[in-house]
Amino acid sequence: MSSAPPTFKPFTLALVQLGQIGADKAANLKHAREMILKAASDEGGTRARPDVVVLPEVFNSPYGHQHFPVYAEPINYVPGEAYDTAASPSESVRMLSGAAKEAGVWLIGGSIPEKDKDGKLYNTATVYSREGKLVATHRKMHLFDIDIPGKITFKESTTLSAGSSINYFDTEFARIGLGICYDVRFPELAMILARKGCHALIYPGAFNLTTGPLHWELLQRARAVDNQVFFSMCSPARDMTAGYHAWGHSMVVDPMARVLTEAGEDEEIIYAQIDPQAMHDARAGIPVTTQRRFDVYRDVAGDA
Ligand SMILES: NC(=O)CCC(=O)C(=O)O
Repeated sequence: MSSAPPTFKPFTLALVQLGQIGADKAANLKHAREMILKAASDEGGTRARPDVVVLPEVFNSPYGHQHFPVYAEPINYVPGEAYDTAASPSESVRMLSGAAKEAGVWLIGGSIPEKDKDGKLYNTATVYSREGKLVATHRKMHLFDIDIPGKITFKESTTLSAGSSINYFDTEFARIGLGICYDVRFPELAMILARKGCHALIYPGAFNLTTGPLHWELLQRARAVDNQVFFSMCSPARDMTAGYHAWGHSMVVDPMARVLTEAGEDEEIIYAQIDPQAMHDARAGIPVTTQRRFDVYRDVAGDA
């Protein structure tokens, strides 16, 4: 996409820190659907309906490389080509599309294990318009392969392949950039998205109990202040009976690196008002976006 971004207008963001993610995929989908509709309601007129609802990373399956081949679904989405969500081979896509339409919200449907036509597996986020149209996907670009002795060893690349495209989508109020969890550790991706005109970067995620306390907030605040954009990650709730213990603490950060809202560890829906003025003020006061020395260092935005 190379068009100009839409004018940045105020919007309300809801993060669903989903719990009850277990072995039963049908139950995971049912609960996720109920929580999307709950997040999108106005609670009897007590608050504004959100414009965007976000689910966490891998919401339809337990998180672990051994589970991905079992829970993977074909999506067969080709950007720019017509896609009939009602006829999607992915039951998760059919549910998410229907929920977005019923709720009348933009939906970043967390991520699911995806199986492509060649049998390769990806950790893939899907995005839906208020009409339930599939408008964007993002395949996790940096796989979560870490080994901290005595603490955590995780190797997504055992079963997953990495995506290779930069992805964002336009709404009537903002351009929103996509990443998934470990992608947050790579400032280049966030900078490219910001330089392509994204106003907010939203990454479904699932940090753990070793790196979560150290880096979850730090990295989001860093990406926000680096690029003077809103930055947000949505985690699953913590479940100490699961094979992977998610950190939780879904949050939204503003362009001055202020944490606007933060969840605890349990299932919870949190909301943030996104005010474009905060981005304009940050960029006017500290004009790093126009002070970069690309004459001295390589433009990381390149041609990506
Ligand atoms: N799901 C992930 O990519 C986890 C990333 C993570 O925990 C980290 O420390 O990075």
